[in-house]
Amino acid sequence: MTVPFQKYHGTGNDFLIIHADEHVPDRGELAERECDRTDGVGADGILFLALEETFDPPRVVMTLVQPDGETAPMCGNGARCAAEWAMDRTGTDSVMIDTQAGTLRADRDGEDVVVEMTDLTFDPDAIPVDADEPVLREEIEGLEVSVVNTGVPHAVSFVDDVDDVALEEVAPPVRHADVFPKGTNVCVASPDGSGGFRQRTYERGVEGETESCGTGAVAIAVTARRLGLTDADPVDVSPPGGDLRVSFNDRGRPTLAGPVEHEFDGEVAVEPPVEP
Ligand SMILES: N[C@@H](CCC[C@H](N)C(=O)O)C(=O)O
Repeated sequence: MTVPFQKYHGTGNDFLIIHADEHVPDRGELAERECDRTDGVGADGILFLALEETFDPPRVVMTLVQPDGETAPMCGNGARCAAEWAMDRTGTDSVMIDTQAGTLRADRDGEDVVVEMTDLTFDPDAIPVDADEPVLREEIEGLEVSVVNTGVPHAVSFVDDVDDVALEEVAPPVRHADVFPKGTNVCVASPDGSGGFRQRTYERGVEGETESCGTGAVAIAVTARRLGLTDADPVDVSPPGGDLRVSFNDRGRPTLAGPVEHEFDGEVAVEPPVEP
């Protein structure tokens, strides 16, 4: 049997979206198979979404299963895609998104979808990273990084030019370093000359570089502000797949803004339910 999916991307970070009510006996197996860019549909993950339309604004329960078959607690671009998917279905311009990292509000703003992100932290225990105090500009596996959790852990390294970094070589040792009990995503960032940054991210769970990473963009912006590298607000962050904007709202929480596109729809094969 097959189940339907919709394919969305946010600045190139792309996802299959499957309604959580669909019969999918093994979500991890499906993600490993269908996220493969050679033999499957190809994506950075599958978002399983449950839509609660009776609330005002509507609520979406979001679960991201990554290409390695594991679940991630939060995804900035995934949340923006989930919001667009839910707004398309409900005709609204605002939704609430329930993630394992907290509940987020998302709003349409012209061509962009803006998500108020979860609380961020530099606290080592909460990231988690094995350290006695916040890790700011310390060398881990040969890379000078700052470590922050923006819903998921990120090690951020500021460099002169992101294009000069051999990310597939330098990122894996940091991603798997013993000091990160749950692993980490690895971002490199270089100044764009206008208070913003260019971004490249090696993602845990994808185990490779992605076209964009929303929690990574927020990690770069908040770390740059903490290190005094920018006082811009908003902070423009440009991964290879497009342009994101990180702002800080009156509740002190970062917001992530950028475009989302619905690419196409399709169906994927799953094992049918076992007859009693
Ligand atoms: N692409 C995402 C982040 C997804 C989770 C990450 N790979 C992890 O395992 O922590 C984003 O846009 O934030």
